[in-house]
Amino acid sequence: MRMAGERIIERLRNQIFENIVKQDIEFFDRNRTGEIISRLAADTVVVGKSVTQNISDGLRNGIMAVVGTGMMLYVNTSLTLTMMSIIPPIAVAAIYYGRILRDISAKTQTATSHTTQVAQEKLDLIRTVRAFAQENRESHSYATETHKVYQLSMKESYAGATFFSGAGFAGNFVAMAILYYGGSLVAAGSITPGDLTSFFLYSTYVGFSFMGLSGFYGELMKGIGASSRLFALMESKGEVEGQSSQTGIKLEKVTGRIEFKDVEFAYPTRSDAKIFKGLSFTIEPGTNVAIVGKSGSGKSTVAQLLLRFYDPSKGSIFIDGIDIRSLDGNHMRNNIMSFVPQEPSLFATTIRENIAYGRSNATDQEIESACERANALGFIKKFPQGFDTYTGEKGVAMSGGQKQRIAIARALLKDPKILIMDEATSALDASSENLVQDSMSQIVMGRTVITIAHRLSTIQQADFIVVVEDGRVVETGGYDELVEREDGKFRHLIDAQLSS
Ligand SMILES: Nc1ncnc2c1ncn2[C@@H]1O[C@H](COP(=O)(O)OP(=O)(O)OP(=O)(O)O)[C@@H](O)[C@H]1O
Repeated sequence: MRMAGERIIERLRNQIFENIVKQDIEFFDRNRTGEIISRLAADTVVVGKSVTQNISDGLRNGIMAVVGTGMMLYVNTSLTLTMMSIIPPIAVAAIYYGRILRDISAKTQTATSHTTQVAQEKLDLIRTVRAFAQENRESHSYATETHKVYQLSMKESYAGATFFSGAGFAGNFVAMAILYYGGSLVAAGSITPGDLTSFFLYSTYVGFSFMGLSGFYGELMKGIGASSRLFALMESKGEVEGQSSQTGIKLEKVTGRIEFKDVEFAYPTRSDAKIFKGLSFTIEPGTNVAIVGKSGSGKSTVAQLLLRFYDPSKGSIFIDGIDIRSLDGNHMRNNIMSFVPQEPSLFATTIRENIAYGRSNATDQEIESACERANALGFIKKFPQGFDTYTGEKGVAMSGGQKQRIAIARALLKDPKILIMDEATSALDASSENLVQDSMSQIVMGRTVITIAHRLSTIQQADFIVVVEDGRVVETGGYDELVEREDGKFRHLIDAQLSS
C-alpha cells in the first residue's frame, strides 16, 4: 500500500512539474514561482502522508470496527446499542473537525510556501540586502511569515486537542455507562460476568478503531486541503497554445528571412499599455540587423515575440514566409534560433555544462570552437579547472563579461540560422567588447543575426538598422546612411547618447 502510494505521489509531482515547465511565459510573469514550487513540495508531503499512511490505517481501523461491532452484537444487542449511541455525536464532531483541518491545512500550506518564497527572494538578493544594511528588516519580515505558520499550527493543535479530548471524554463516559448497564444485566441474570468482560474488551477495541477512523478522516481532509492546489496546477493551461508544445510545422531547411507584419502587442499583465501599434519590418536572410530605440521602446520585446514567448494581439511574424504560430515552438527554438539574453544567467554547474545546454551531445572540440568564436576560450583556459570550473548560482562566480561570452558560446554551439543577441555586449568592458566585435564576422557567418542594441557604438558593423519608436518602425537603413540624416531619428539617438 505504501509503495503504491509513493509511486502515485512521485508521478503526480513529476507531472505537475512538467506542467509548470511547459506553461506559457505569462504564467511565470504572473506568479511567484518560488512560492509555487515550495508549496508543491509541501503539498506533496501532506498528500503523500494522507495517501500512503492513512489509507492503510483507515482500512485496518475500519475492518477492526466492523468485526468488533459484529462480536458485540453477538454478545448482547442492547449493550451494543448503548455503546453505539456515542457514534452519531462523534461523527458530527469529526466532520466539523475534518473541515476545520482542511481549511487550516490549505492556509498552512500557503503560509509555509510564502515563508520559503520570502527567504528565497531575500537570499537571492543578499548582496543588495547587505549593501543597503537591511539584514534586520529582512530577518524581521521572515520572522513575521514564520509566525503566521506558527499561529496556524497552534490553531490546528487547539482543534485537535478539543476534538480528541471531547471524544476521549465521551468514550470514557460510554465505558462507564456500559459497566453500569452491563452490571445491572449481570445482576438480573440476563448475561454472565464473562459476557460482560468480553463485551467490554470488544467495545474497547471498537472504541480505539473509531478514534483511529476519526484521525484518519482528519488526515484525509488535510490531504484534500493540500491537494486542491496540486490539482489546480495539474489542470492549469497557458493561453498561448503551442508555445511549448511539440505540434506544428517543423521547418527543416531555413534561410532565415524574418518579417514582422502590422504587429500589435501588449504584455498580458499590462494589457492596457500597448508596446507595438503596427510594427512592420523585414530582415533578409544572412543579414546582421540592429534594432535600436529609446529605453523602453520595446526592443527586447521584439526578441520575446520572435522566440514566441508571447503572441501578438494583431498582425503576424513570419519565418521564411510561414507564420510562427503554425510552427512547432520547441523545434523552432531548438533548431532554428538561438538567444543571448540581456542579462545572461548561468545554471549552477560547470562552464562546460552551461555551454552544452541545449546540445548535450556536443563534442569537446565543438564546445571549444564555439568558445573561440565567442572569444571565451582565453579566460576559460586560464581557470585552473578550465571547462570544469563551477559558475556559481546564476553564474555569480563569473564576471558580467564572462557570463555574456559563455552565453554567446552556448548560443553559437547550436549553430542556429537565426541568432538573437539582446544587448549581448552591454556587460563587456571596452577590450572584451572589442574582442566580441572582432569575432562578429565569424558569429554572423551564414546566419541572420538580430542585435537588440542599446549602446549604439556596438552596431557599426550592422548591415541594416531598424529604429523603433512609439510602437512602430520610424526609420530603417544602413549605419552611415542613417547617421548622415540630419533630422533623422537614429541621428537624434546618437546625438543624445553622445551628450549623455
Ligand atoms: N514581462 C513584462 N510584463 C509587462 N510589461 C513588460 C514586461 N517586459 C517589459 N515590459 C514593458 O514593456 C516595455 C518595453 O520593454 P522592453 O524591455 O522591450 O524595452 P527595451 O526597448 O528593450 O528597453 P531597454 O533598452 O531599456 O532594455 C517597457 O515599458 C517595459 O516596462
